Parts: sequence; C-alpha cells; structure tokens
Amino acid sequence: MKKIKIAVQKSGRLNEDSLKLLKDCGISIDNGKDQLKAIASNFPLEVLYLRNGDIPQYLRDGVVDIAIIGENVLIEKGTDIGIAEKLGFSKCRVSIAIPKENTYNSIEDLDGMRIATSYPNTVLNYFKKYNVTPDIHLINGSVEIAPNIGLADAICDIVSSGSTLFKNNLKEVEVMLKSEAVLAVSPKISSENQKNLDKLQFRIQAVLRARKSKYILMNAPNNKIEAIIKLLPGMRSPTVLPLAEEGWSSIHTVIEKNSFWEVLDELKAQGAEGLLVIPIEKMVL
Ligand SMILES: Nc1ncnc2c1ncn2[C@@H]1O[C@H](COP(=O)(O)OP(=O)(O)OP(=O)(O)O)[C@@H](O)[C@H]1O
Ligand SMILES: O=P(O)(O)OC[C@H]1O[C@H](OP(=O)(O)OP(=O)(O)O)[C@H](O)[C@@H]1O
Ligand SMILES: [Mg+2]
Repeated sequence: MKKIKIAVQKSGRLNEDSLKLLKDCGISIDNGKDQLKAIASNFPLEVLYLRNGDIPQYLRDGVVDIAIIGENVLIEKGTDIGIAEKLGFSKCRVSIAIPKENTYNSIEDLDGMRIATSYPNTVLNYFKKYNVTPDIHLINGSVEIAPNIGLADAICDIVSSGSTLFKNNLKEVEVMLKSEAVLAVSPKISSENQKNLDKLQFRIQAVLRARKSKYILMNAPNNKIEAIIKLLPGMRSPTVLPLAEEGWSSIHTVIEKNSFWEVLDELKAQGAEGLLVIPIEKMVL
C-alpha cells in the first residue's frame, strides 16, 4: 500500500505538538533520535523531519504530500499551497513593532523606513494595500534586536506573549496576520494518497473536536431538569437517566471547554449537584 509522506518540523516550536497530534490519532511512529525519516507501524504514513521554512518548496515539488506547518510560512512563501485543516496550536501573530519611545499614528509613518524581517513578502504585500513602500532588511533570526543596534527603524516578526518585544523595548503597532499550525497539502498529491489524507483528516478532526469539548455529568431533582437542559448546548440533546433515589436524575452532555466554568456556575445555581467534568478522547459527529 502506498504511504502518504508528511513533513513535520525537525525541531522547534511545532515539533512536539505535531507528533502529539499524530499520536492522539492513534498513529505509532518509531522515533529514533536524530532520524530524518520514520515510518508509522499502523498507518500508511512516512514522516520526514524538515525545517519549517523549507516545507513549502517540498510541498510544491511533491517531495512530501502533506505537512504540519505554520500558516504564516505558507502566507510568506506558499500562497499556492492549500490548507486542509487548521490545527489549533502554535497560535501567534505576525506584527510590525517600533521602538517604544517613537510615536505612531498610522502605517504611512513607515513609508521609506527600514524594516528588519524574515517575512519580506508578507510585509510588502501588506504595505502595498496602503501604498506605502518600506525598505526591507532581510534577517533570519533575532530580528527584535535590529532597532537597538541601529540596523532598522522597525521590525516585522512573530509575536505571541509579547515578551520578546517588551524585553527589546519595542511596541506592536500593526498586526498583519494571525497564524496557527495547519495541515497543508501538496498540489501534486496522488489520488491514492488523497484517500490516505481523508482517513488521517477524519482522525484529526475527531481529536481536535474532542480537545475543544468536555463531557459533563450531574445529578438534579426532576423538577429542575427542564431549567438545567436550557443551559446545556449539547451535541444533540442531553441524556437524562433516573437515579436509584426517587425524584432524581443524572444528566449527561458534552459542552465546549471554553464555556464550561460559566456554565458550571449556572448549573449549580439551578440546583445541579455532584457535577463531574471529564476529558473526551475522540469525538465523531
Ligand atoms: N512565540 C511563538 N508562539 C507561538 N507560535 C510560534 C512562536 N514562534 C513561532 N511560532 C510558530 O511556529 C513556527 C515555527 O517556529 P520556529 O521558531 O520553531 O521555527 P523557525 O525558526 O521559524 O523555522 P525552521 O524550522 O525553518 O527553523 C512558526 O512558523 C510560527 O508559525
Ligand atoms: O511574543 P513572544 O512570546 O516573546 O514570542 C515571539 C518570539 O518567538 C519567536 O522566536 P523563537 O523563540 O521561536 O526563537 P527563534 O528566533 O530562534 O526562532 C519569534 O521569532 C519571536 O522572537
Ligand atoms: Mg522562531
């Protein structure tokens, strides 16, 4: 059977979460340290460990069929490459920052200014919309230091917590785009591997859905069930089972992880007791 080739970042921010996602999809990869290639024992999949920045070219050439890559890298050098799925990790933004003490009114202030960045296309495309032409200085790493050493007036780089900007006495003035890890697909993928991709994507979706949800159970007196159910935006409708104790029931449902603390308070206020919140491993609609 033909194996689908997936590129995963060799080392860096995406590596661990990418491998965890494949593992949560039930895929076992024998991972010898420093190996550049690995084969899954229970899925027709081969993993190639590559640099994030090199992946768009490998996808374009069909050297790999799919990849887990930062969306920002595709925007910079892979706009011809399709995205099958957003993966919900490595969330960040690509922003312009300037020295904290400088004033900033609008993007026009950056016309003709020297901008240090590893994302020249992203900067130029963004500025083009405003008819502003910056003077790009291409740097591969430690971009945030550039203004402090007199190399640039502004920078464009990845921002997440903002602590790197803060440490370098910079402030964020324009958010150009938001990014997260994505599953990208080669335009040259074969129909056989498209089937493998569909199978993998089905599993990924089940894992991602489960990560966003919690299973909750609670007990409630029967006269409170109606009010409680109104609070529960479940998958379909909640399961209600009678308890051994007369007049009481157990209510089960799935709720979104993000909203569950607020819902929990409201459920208690409506008379729910013995609430349990349980992680879900996989969720298929
Ligand atoms: N501070 C951050 N917080 C969240 N996500 C980030 C952060 N920095 C980078 N990322 C995301 O992770 C991806 C990989 O970043 P990382 O710094 O590990 O690799 P890189 O140096 O850009 O690439 P390469 O693998 O080519 O060396 C980035 O393209 C971006 O999508
Ligand atoms: O807003 P923050 O949370 O501080 O994150 C932003 C920093 O993270 C990334 O660098 P990384 O740590 O990946 O180092 P690198 O330059 O070696 O890639 C990015 O290039 C920024 O410098
Ligand atoms: Mg980095």
